[in-house]
Amino acid sequence: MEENMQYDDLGTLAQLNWFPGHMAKAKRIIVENLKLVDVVIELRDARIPNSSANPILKDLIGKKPHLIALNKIDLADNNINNKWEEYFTSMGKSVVKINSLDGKGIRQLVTVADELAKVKTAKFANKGVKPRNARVMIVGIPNVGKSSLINRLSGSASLKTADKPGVTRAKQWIKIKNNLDLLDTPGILWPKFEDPEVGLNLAFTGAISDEVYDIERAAEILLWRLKDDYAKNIKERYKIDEIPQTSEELFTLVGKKRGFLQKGGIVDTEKTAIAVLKDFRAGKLGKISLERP
Ligand SMILES: Nc1nc2c(ncn2[C@@H]2O[C@H](COP(=O)(O)OP(=O)(O)OP(=O)(O)O)[C@@H](O)[C@H]2O)c(=O)[nH]1
Repeated sequence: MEENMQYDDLGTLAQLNWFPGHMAKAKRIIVENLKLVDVVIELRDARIPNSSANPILKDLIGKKPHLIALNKIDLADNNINNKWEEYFTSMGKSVVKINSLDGKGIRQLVTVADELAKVKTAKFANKGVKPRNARVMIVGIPNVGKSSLINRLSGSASLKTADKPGVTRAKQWIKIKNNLDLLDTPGILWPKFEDPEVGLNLAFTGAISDEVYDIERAAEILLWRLKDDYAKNIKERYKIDEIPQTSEELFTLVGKKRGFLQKGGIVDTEKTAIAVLKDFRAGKLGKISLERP
């Protein structure tokens, strides 16, 4: 495949997952829940902080305090995680790097959320009314780690129900600090899909279902892309001495090295693709960042 290879449908296919009906419903739910909270925690995938953003979240949130949590830092390049942190900070945004599985950064996340919530709690205090706890919600695109983070935060916390007038279902709030309650259901947002490059990043990281795009092509493109900055990782993982000249040769070689051969010695491209995507997503290819600020 050439440098400007055909990306065509991968981006479009991502859109299939989120036809307008789904998007309208997701938006409605988020808008409803946003009314109940004081602070929004937006989860992004540290490997793709740009591609894992939602295009209209900024408009939905308005002036509400908002913080970006770069999740899955364990799978991304440490140096680049730091660069993203500097970048967002330089843009005047609150940002925290976290790992929702082992809990790294979670304490800081709560501290920052608490700080941001003070704007609201201070208002109660100024009015002389008994302050209610500040309320927080988590939003993010599919598979970014929303449930994992909620589970982590609710680990030892207590669930409590708050009846809010005008809301059909009673909302469940998880007490994460004395003065901070977390909405137990996250807001699921659709990703950006106009840009084919974004579609690919979402496919690589598993944000869109493997059913809706060509996994063989995606895996081939992924390997070809990684060979620029992460050739060493590919060579080590698949015991390859030299990166071949074309993406197709590289993909086939990986299949061969993994022993995915059909009768007649032909490489099983489906098995190869599944293995490559799995390796990447599980961190078996090392800590990899697909986007830089
Ligand atoms: N390595 C790593 N994996 C993570 C982390 N956070 C979540 N995951 C994994 O990412 C996958 C998706 O996590 P979920 O918590 O289900 O993500 P979600 O955003 O709730 O997903 P949807 O329900 O599809 O919207 C799971 O396999 C998690 O184990 C993290 O910080 N590091």
